[in-house]
Amino acid sequence: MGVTETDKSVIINHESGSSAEIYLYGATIVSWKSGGKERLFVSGKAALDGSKAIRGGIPICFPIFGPPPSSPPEYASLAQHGFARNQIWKFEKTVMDRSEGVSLRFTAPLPPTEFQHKYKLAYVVTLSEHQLSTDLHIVNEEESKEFTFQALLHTYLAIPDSSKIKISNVPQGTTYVDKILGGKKVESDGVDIVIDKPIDRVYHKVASQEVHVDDGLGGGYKVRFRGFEDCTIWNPTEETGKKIVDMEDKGWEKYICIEPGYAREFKSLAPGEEFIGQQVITAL
Ligand SMILES: O=P(O)(O)OC[C@H]1O[C@@H](O)[C@H](O)[C@@H](O)[C@@H]1O
Repeated sequence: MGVTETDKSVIINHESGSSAEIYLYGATIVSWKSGGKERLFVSGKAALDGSKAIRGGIPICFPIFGPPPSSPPEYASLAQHGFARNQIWKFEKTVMDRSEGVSLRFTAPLPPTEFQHKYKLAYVVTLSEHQLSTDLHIVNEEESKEFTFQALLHTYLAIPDSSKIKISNVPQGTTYVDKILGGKKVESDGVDIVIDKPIDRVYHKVASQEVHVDDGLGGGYKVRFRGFEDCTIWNPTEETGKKIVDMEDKGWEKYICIEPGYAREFKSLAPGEEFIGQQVITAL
């Protein structure tokens, strides 16, 4: 059991044999091992030197998700998914180190100068035998102004073969924006989702607050979320995956992105108010 710091990451080893590695760059979790298996996909072509967001693991999207909105200007000029995944975070402390779980807290640095908003962004990562919990804490530190943001955990779950998986527990009637269909709004039919063509959907207010992935080979994941209301499901398949420069060959066969977040609308916090978005992934 223990917590080890290197110059670029913090590694957690839990007494059960599970482990996790969190890069300070983007506070991106690049590895989570449980039951002797790697549970997160990281592309073999991912840049791990801080030159660009890491293609895999769990990057953090903040203060926007997806392409920037057209206004206000300081949001309109942001890069896709915002800047938190490109910042160098600080490992603040070990919150807990017990057999029930090992929990670490990270804090983000100040925003880029063009983004003049006062907020505090922290991330608590907790590892136990079969679970990884990731909590994003956002506090509006403005004295009299509201702070609005989107936030999302861009989780690349490792799976043996994306063509064999089934994604379930998204209730029938949940609406989603289908980015493959140019942003068309669609209602979920509640039927299990399979990956036989590119999928890029932002589900809005998922009432079950839990999405299940059956890997078709006896394993899978439960992804539970609280605070976060939305969930993106993304896999480019070969059709668009081939065009992603830092995607390894056939990488799209080895992961499914299940991404809990506040991603359809902007969340607004009053001065002093805090938002907590939580993801709990159970490896089955
Ligand atoms: O290449 P990026 O910026 O990491 O984004 C990857 C994907 O992230 C997903 O969350 C989006 O829904 C996709 O549209 C996007 O292509």
